[in-house]
Amino acid sequence: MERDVEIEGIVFEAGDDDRDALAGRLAARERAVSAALQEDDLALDRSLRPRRLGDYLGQAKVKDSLAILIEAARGRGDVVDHILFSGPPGLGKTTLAQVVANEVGASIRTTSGPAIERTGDLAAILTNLEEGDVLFIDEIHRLNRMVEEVLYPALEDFALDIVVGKGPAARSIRLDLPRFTLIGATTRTGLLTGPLRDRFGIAFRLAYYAPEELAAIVRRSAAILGVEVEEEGALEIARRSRGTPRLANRLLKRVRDWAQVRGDGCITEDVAAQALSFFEVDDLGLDAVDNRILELLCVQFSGRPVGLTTLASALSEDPDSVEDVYEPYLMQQGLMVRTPKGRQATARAWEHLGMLPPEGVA
Ligand SMILES: Nc1ncnc2c1ncn2[C@@H]1O[C@H](COP(=O)(O)OP(=O)(O)OP(=O)(O)O)[C@@H](O)[C@H]1O
Ligand SMILES: [Mg+2]
Repeated sequence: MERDVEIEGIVFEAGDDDRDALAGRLAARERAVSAALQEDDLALDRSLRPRRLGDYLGQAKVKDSLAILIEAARGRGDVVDHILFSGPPGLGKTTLAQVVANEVGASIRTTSGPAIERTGDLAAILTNLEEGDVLFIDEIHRLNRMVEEVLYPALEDFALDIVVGKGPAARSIRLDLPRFTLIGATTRTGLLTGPLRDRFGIAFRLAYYAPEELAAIVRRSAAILGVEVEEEGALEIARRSRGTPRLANRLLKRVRDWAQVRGDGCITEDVAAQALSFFEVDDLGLDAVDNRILELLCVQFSGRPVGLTTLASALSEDPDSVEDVYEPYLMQQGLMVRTPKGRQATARAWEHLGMLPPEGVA
């Protein structure tokens, strides 16, 4: 039931959750082989997104812990503790939030940090919750301070403190809220304030998927899309998907198109490799921007450590997206390290570019 809320004479409309969340997401930059959500992923997301814990492949430890958490809450007849999911884009944070809601049979309300501009926006969302609901706040590190402070008592005591009136006549009243579960998602745990982080009962950090896990996801998606894929074909797509399910699904779609036009429709290892080279995804899953970063580090800066801002401006990118989007995978692949003096390419990066690493580079 959508209700509007009136505070200090201002009516706050119950927002369109999906649209708010989407607006927040689309505010993020995009690139061809980016793990960030792109518009054409949306329809695909809907059909391929796992709905139950059993369909969610990989992240075994996270799944096991969630299963216990859910089971225990169910046994006590209580709501699930507030949960924080963190990790790079496209690893399944939003999916897990929906899976948790499905598993406990709760409705989910979705919004995002940047979409909640005023405390009244949050008050409207909170007072519209029903007992046991899941409130999902994406990009929770982007909540503004004042909104965040309204959230604290809501999380701790399921209460909302509102100030009524102005000046000396102002007083605070406390409204009871239904018990709910907050699920927060963030690509940047480091940017979350301490008090907010402490109010989550449990926090999970999602790791990049192993190729075998991604291959299983590719096979599942191919089955849903009615695409024929060989074991080795799925693995080839998986290896080039930067450990990221969203990318694996997107590359599967591209390879399917290529296989349909240039082949007989079946995705073999060879077809996958040819199609992905055609789309300029190299054998490590690196795209043009990633390779440009490595080139800058090795060639332009002659292998010396480079500061984040220097690197970002050489790329004409903003430092945040270099740090969030590009670096995690390059580091995970052992192509780049962060030293106290700055970012530095590893021997593996030099070799990837077809060059001999200089002496002393590990
Ligand atoms: N474990 C998984 N098994 C199968 N498919 C998955 C899994 N995790 C994610 N996916 C697929 O990857 C897509 C992206 O996942 P999701 O939107 O949950 O990522 P996210 O972590 O929320 O990313 P962002 O940080 O950009 O919000 C989903 O649509 C889903 O189809
Ligand atoms: Mg998400």
